Amino acid sequence: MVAFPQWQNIEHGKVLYLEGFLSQQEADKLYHFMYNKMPWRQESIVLFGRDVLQPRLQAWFSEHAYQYSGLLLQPNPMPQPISALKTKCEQICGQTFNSVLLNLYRDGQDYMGWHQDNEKELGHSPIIASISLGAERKFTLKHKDNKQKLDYKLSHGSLFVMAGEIQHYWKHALPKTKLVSEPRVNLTFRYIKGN
Ligand SMILES: O=C(O)CCC(=O)C(=O)O
Ligand SMILES: [Fe+2]
Repeated sequence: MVAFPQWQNIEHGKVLYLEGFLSQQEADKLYHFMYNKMPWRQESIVLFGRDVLQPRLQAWFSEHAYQYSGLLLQPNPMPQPISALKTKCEQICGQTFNSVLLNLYRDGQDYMGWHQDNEKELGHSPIIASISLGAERKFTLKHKDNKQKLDYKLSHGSLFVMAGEIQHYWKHALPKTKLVSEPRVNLTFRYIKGN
């Protein structure tokens, strides 16, 4: 456990990257649990009036329903291993989370395009805690005004946190890559305000 996490201040926000947040053994165990036991679904979103399958699989646990990229995700409680991980993230972030979005990138062809996590249910300056398991992938932040880019390699068992005003000023993405053929599981813990 890290006593004093080292936040990095960036223009209009701050990030925290903790490699080895989970031990190798914890990360391996959680990866297998997530990969095999989650109700993964390939959701589609409406793009220019047409249903388009998203380039990754997803699952969702929350106390609340959540609108995400035009999808309405229904409430359902977190399984115990995820809830235990949530507690670990809360200790580092100094706030509680009540929801988690899960992403499964089957290989380097699966990706997440440029977006901001700025749904109004997340509040003004949300803290979003992201756990990576499996294949290492590049995660990129791009400033909306000056186009500055920051790249992070998110390794197996790492924690990456976005905080402050990042979701207003920056977009983020997990780009496609030909270099990766193994799956990556990602969990992003969020706090969703109820209605
Ligand atoms: O897979 C990742 O690291 C990013 C996920 C993400 O940005 C999201 O779920 O909103
Ligand atoms: Fe995101």
